[in-house]
Amino acid sequence: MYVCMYVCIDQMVREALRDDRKVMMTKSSSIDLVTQTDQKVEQLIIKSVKEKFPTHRFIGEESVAAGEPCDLTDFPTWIIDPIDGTTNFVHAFPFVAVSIGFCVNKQCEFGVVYSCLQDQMFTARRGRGAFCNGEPLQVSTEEDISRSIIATEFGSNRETEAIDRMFSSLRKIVCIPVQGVRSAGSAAVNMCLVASGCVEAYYEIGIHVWDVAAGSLLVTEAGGVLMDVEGGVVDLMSRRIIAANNRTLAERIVKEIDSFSPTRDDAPLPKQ
Ligand SMILES: O=P([O-])([O-])O[C@@H]1[C@H](O)[C@H](O)[C@@H](O)[C@H](O)[C@H]1O
Ligand SMILES: [Mg+2]
Ligand SMILES: [Mg+2]
Repeated sequence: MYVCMYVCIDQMVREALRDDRKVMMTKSSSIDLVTQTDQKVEQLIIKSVKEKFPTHRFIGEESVAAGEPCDLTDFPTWIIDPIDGTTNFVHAFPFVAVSIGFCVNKQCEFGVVYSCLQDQMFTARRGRGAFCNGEPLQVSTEEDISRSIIATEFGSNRETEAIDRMFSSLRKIVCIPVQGVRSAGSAAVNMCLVASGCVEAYYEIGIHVWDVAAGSLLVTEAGGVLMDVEGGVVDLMSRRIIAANNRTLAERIVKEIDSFSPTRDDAPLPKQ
């Protein structure tokens, strides 16, 4: 099932990148884009998994956008971001990933991120390590933020207060100074970069559970840590995350972040 699904998705994304990168609609804001490929890839994944595991549940980005609930219960649940980096996809900017996390009892059991244009398959299983195309991954051993590269993103929220806070945090981090700041345009790819040891840490406020479910396990299985932006335990529904190579760096980033709390992914839908 997995090989067949991988071949179909790979072909679907590559063909669409060549022939059809049109924006079909927007979601939370005018720059929160959806294409037909986002929907087609998600449907393919859900259909393939359902055939094999009819009782399992799903949290899929595009299904939630269409009104499905975003509840993470103790039931086996597949958390799917069919295209992480849709804006990249639309512009053919070459970081486009498919992200699938699988949780039981609210704990991630395995995570897969496929970075389509790099043809890199990142996989992690709880307690069994993280890999890229079968090669083991290890986070960076750097303890000093001033010798680090930090990844972050502005996401698709353009409300003035949120932007002010994001700029303020970023300004403080840049001025530490860090050696560099990077944005891959895909939360999942940023987390794979942390797991691979290429960047020391990634933080973002505004991501969703489907952006980071698989990446979270990749980071921890590669030896890294997850932390909330205020320093507590990360909550995948809270839309805030720091994924770092170690606690020292994560705690250092916490000190510089002007935090805020977007509406949670599992917040009840507003009454019509
Ligand atoms: O919409 P999408 O392309 O699946 O996911 C987005 C990307 O991961 C982006 O890098 C991040 O900044 C946003 O917060 C995500 O929502
Ligand atoms: Mg995403
Ligand atoms: Mg997406």
